[in-house]
Amino acid sequence: MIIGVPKEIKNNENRVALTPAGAKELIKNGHEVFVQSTAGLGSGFSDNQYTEEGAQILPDIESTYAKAEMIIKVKEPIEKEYSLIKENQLVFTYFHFASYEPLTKAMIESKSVCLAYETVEKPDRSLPLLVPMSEVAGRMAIQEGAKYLEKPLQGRGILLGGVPGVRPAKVLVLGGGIVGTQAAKMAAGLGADVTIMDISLARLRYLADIMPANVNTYMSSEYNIRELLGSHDLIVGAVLIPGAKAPHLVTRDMLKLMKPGTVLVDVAVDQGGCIETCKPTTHENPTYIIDDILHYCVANMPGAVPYTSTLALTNATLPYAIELANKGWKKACGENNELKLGLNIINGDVVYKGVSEAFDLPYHAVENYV
Ligand SMILES: NC(=O)C1=CN([C@@H]2O[C@H](COP(=O)(O)OP(=O)(O)OC[C@H]3O[C@@H](n4cnc5c(N)ncnc54)[C@H](O)[C@@H]3O)[C@@H](O)[C@H]2O)C=CC1
Ligand SMILES: CC(=O)C(=O)O
Ligand SMILES: [Mg+2]
Repeated sequence: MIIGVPKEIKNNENRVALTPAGAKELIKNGHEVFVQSTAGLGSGFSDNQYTEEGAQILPDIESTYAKAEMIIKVKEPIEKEYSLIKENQLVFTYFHFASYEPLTKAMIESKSVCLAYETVEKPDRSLPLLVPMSEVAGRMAIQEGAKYLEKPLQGRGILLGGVPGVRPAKVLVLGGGIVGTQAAKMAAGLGADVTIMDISLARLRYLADIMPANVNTYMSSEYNIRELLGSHDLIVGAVLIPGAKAPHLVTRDMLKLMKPGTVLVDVAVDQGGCIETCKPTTHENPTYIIDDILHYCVANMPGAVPYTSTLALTNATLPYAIELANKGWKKACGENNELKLGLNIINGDVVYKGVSEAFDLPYHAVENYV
């Protein structure tokens, strides 16, 4: 198969979907790999490192899309890329369709095959291609939150861990999955007073067992969230309904319950956000203020730490990419249910329920295609 690796063009997106080591593995399996010039640079990989492993370099994004049967990338295609995607081309990347209708419509029109990293799912319901980036984003949420709590950056001016004789800051984490767990662990490590909420009692039991003493668990409900908002300094949004739009757990009217300078980090922004006043921001311009509450809603947080994120992501994606290249998407998805669940749009038909429901589009059972 001919595989294309474009350079990411989202704001400050420095990850790349394939490392030179990954290119080597695909080529060993008999495939041709074409990498757009400088695609790896932001993650520390030169064009030469790819060509030494047998990959070929293409000069621009147009030729990379034009050449490839399978595109492997990181972020959802952005507007400039829509017209480059061709009928029957397999696109393997994050899409987060349910949060953005124009992308969904454009990919339907392209008649390509869209296999979304974020909905590839294992039998235990874990999301193997989302987990590594959720680990990064969960950890980063606290780093960023701590920074924006500083007064010159318009936060409350409170140190997460406090100091002897002064109480630590309070951190509230909404959602106790991968992002939430990593965020809670980091905040606890810095000495904050942490509460983590989830709707799954089983998950809260697990977290109560493994978390340090400065992390408390609390059942997620509107009543309980309202109760805590006024006493917390940093609030991290970390809920997910796989493939669907995130529910708004913090609504606009709740902002007035919070102290001025409270920082909201809505990691779930890529699925629409679990804080109603959240709208996607970029690393260049990551925050805005509404009613004295600072919002941080960067939709590609891991893009800022590409030396960690590219390796973490490609460790997880490469085995699936090899399977897709070796068998073609139809056979690979027919034989591997994890990959089948990643299919969101096939030749113009929406085959993922959460996406069809988000925009009231006709739903087609994926079984009809593989
Ligand atoms: N902004 C960024 O750069 C990044 C964003 N993400 C996003 O972060 C979000 C979370 O991802 P993961 O932690 O991997 O998901 P996950 O599936 O591991 O965890 C989600 C948790 O939310 C809980 N939940 C669902 N409804 C809830 C409710 N009403 N109240 C409280 N908890 C609720 C679930 O029970 C689950 O434990 C996703 O939208 C993901 O795409 C992930 C990586 C990077
Ligand atoms: C998961 C995701 O949206 C990201 O890593 O950017
Ligand atoms: Mg994202």
